[in-house]
Amino acid sequence: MTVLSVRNLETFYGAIMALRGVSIDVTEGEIVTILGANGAGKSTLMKTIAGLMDPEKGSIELFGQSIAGLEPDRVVRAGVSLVPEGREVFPYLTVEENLKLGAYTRRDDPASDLELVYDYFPILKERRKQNAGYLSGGQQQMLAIGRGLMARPRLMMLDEPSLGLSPLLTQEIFGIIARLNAEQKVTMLLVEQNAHIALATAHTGYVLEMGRIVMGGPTEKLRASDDIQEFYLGKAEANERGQKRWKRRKTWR
Ligand SMILES: Nc1ncnc2c1ncn2[C@@H]1O[C@H](COP(=O)(O)OP(=O)(O)OP(=O)(O)O)[C@@H](O)[C@H]1O
Repeated sequence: MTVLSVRNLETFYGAIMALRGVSIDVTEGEIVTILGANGAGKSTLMKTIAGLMDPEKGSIELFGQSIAGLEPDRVVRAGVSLVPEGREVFPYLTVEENLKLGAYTRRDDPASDLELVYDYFPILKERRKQNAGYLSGGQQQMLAIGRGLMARPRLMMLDEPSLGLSPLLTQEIFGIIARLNAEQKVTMLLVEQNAHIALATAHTGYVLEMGRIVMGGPTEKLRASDDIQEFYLGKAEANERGQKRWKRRKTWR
C-alpha cells in the first residue's frame, strides 16, 4: 500500500527553483531515505510535504488523498508528523509537557503512547519532570522523535536526526528508529546527510541533486552502486579516478 506519493513537485524560493520535478513513493511499513549534499533540496521537500511551503506544480498524495498546499496543522491531522532537528523542542516546558504537545491533534487519552515512548527512550522517563532545555543534544533529538510519535503518525518524517550528534549517539538513535519501524510499524521518510547510516537503516533510497532525483531504488542496490560509493560513501579511489569525477557525476545509473 502506498502511503505517500509525490509527483513532479516544483517548489520555488522567489525565482530560485529548489525542487525541479521531484517524484517519490513511500510504501507502508518502509523506511525511505533521501540522500543529498547541502543545498540539494532535502529540507525543501520535507517542508513542502509538511505544508510549510506551497508547491508551484505537482501533486502530493497521502493514501490517495491530496495534501498539497494544505496548512501544516491539516497535514498533521491527515497523519504526517515532521520531526525537526532536535533543538526545536520547547526548552521551558518539561520533557513530559513536550511529549503531550505532540498529541495535540488527538482527542483520546495519550497515556499509553507516553508509556510507549518511555519504553523506547527510558532516559526521557527518568527526566520527564525536567525542562527540555536541560537535556543534552542527543536527548533533545530523542524527545523530538518521541513527540512525533505521540501523534500516532501514518507517516513520520525525520529531518537529519544525526545532525550535531556523536557517532555513538547517532548509532543509538538509528537503532531506535529501526526498532520503531520493525516493532511499531511506523512508516518513515528520512532525510539524512550521513549516507552510511541512512543506507544501512532504510529499505529504499533516493538521491537528490540540485532539486532533481537522479537515482532511486532498494538500498542494497544503491549501496552497491559505484556512484553512491564514490560520492556518498567516501570510497573514492586514486587521483586518476578523481579527475574523472565531474564527468562521471552526470552518468547516474
Ligand atoms: N530561504 C531561502 N531563500 C532562498 N533560497 C533558499 C532558501 N532556503 C533554501 N534555499 C535554496 O534552495 C535550495 C535547496 O535548499 P535546501 O535547504 O532544501 O537544501 P538541503 O538539501 O536541505 O540542504 P541542507 O542539508 O544544507 O539543509 C538551495 O539552493 C538553497 O540555497
